[in-house]
Amino acid sequence: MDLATLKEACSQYKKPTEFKPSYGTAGFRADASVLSSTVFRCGLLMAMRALKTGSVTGLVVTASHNPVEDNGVKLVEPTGYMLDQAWEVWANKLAAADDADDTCAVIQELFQAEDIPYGSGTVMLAHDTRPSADTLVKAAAAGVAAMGSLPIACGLLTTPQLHWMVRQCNARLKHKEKAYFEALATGYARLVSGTQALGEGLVVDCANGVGAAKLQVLADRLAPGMAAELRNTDGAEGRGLNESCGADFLQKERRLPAGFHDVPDGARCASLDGDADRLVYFRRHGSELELFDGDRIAVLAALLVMNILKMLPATEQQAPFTVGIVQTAYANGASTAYIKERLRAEVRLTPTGVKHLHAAAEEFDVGIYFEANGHGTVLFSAALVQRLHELGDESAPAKALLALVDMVNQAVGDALSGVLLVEAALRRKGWGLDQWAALYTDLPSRQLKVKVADRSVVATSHAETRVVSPAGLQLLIDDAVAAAPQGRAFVRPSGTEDVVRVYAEAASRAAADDLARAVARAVHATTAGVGPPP
Ligand SMILES: CC(=O)N[C@H]1[C@@H](OP(=O)(O)O)O[C@H](CO)[C@@H](O)[C@@H]1O
Ligand SMILES: [Mg+2]
Repeated sequence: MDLATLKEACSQYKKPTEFKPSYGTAGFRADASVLSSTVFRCGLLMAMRALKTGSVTGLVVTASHNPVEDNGVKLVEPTGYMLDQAWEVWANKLAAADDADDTCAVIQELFQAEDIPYGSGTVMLAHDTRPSADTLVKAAAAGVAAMGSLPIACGLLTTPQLHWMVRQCNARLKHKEKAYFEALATGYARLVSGTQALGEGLVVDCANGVGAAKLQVLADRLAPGMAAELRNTDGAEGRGLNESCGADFLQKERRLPAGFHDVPDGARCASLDGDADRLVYFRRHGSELELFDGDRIAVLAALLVMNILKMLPATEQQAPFTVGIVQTAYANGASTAYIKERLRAEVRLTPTGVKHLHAAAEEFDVGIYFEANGHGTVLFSAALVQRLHELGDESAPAKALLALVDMVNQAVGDALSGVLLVEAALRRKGWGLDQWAALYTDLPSRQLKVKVADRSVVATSHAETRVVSPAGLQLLIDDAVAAAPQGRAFVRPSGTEDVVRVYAEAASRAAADDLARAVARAVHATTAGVGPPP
């Protein structure tokens, strides 16, 4: 690392004076026009993370489900997971530095504090379909290069693809995009071999994002075994990205996506988000949407895995393998009750954000984590995988579970591998959507957003289920909840949008809507709401 070169590069990426970047639920996000300095500095950071760990790291330029004008960065650990939470402090410090001198001072502080060896690391870079990608990927590459490290531009990829590639690369395994499709497709083929194809094809809303092109490759590989018709696949120049479509739109608005009002009633449909790390299923009843959200996908995955695990030969020396399902407070209460009472599996609750769910899921031999919005995956412990290899080809259940390990992205939630997971689970059970829907009935729920002067004044505890500040807000929420049959509600500041989020559920649709509105009004009144009260 040459200090003069570094300083010169830093001086090219000045932070706009008014811009106060903050590492949120999944990295930095903002209007693309202010982000160059942040992304450049994330390039610096991930080069240092590569040096610290002696491994390859990654960076994806994406703002996921946000509107097309936004952009952002997701930062990838050598394991393929999200950036180590202890380093988020450094990400914030670097992003906040005013000028080149400040930036270099933070870099030197980080080198000392973390005892980072000097040298040259490697950072893999990817981006989604946003028109601002070019400029921002260049900024990221400039950051990596300014540290004397090597940026590898991997081009247009889904977020989970890059996570997977980084993980495989560090494990010295095949890690090109081709290998990704190979792993998913062959895993799926092994898992469904001997089962009947599902009656009708799947129709997928691709949110006009990067998932469209990538899922097409996968579907072509699997044809005719898996028939999929892709819609909302435009995406050129970011056209239509997440606009009235995509997993986030469906889950938050509870409406059919654009371009789906003519699919046959009841047809099996799925929806990805803009960077294809979220997945929900749905079907149309007239103009109404029936949603199969992340909670329901988690339940289906648990049923699949638990069924196969039960068939493994028992060993005297070994305790049974543990299965845990990790949710957030956004999980529908009916799904949690089903998992506890019917599946008799352990449920863990964590704050919002995959980084929290992922860490909790790692504590089980099979850790199934899904956010209600469809972001999640299934993790398998090294001990379980080793046992499966020992059992080898002789054991059909071991073979099936090993196929799952290959097919289900072990780095991060992945809508493409998620589609295969759901399709395989339904096929192995011989189920259609009716049987899946009949497992339990969702409690009616409603989510609202409240714009406030400063969302950071809202602080929470108990996995975001209680408000600590502003004073008095929790009491108002408690009163509103007490008045609603089977009511439950909570609020938290979003980490990806400039809003406070409200969640409410209750015994009836009207009661859930009323509760959400009452809580939104309480937020608006106690937190300097912007505009008229909700
Ligand atoms: C209620 C909700 O869906 N929140 C989402 C959203 O975070 P917020 O901090 O709520 O804006 O985006 C995150 C990143 O995709 C995702 O992990 C999270 O679940
Ligand atoms: Mg996403």
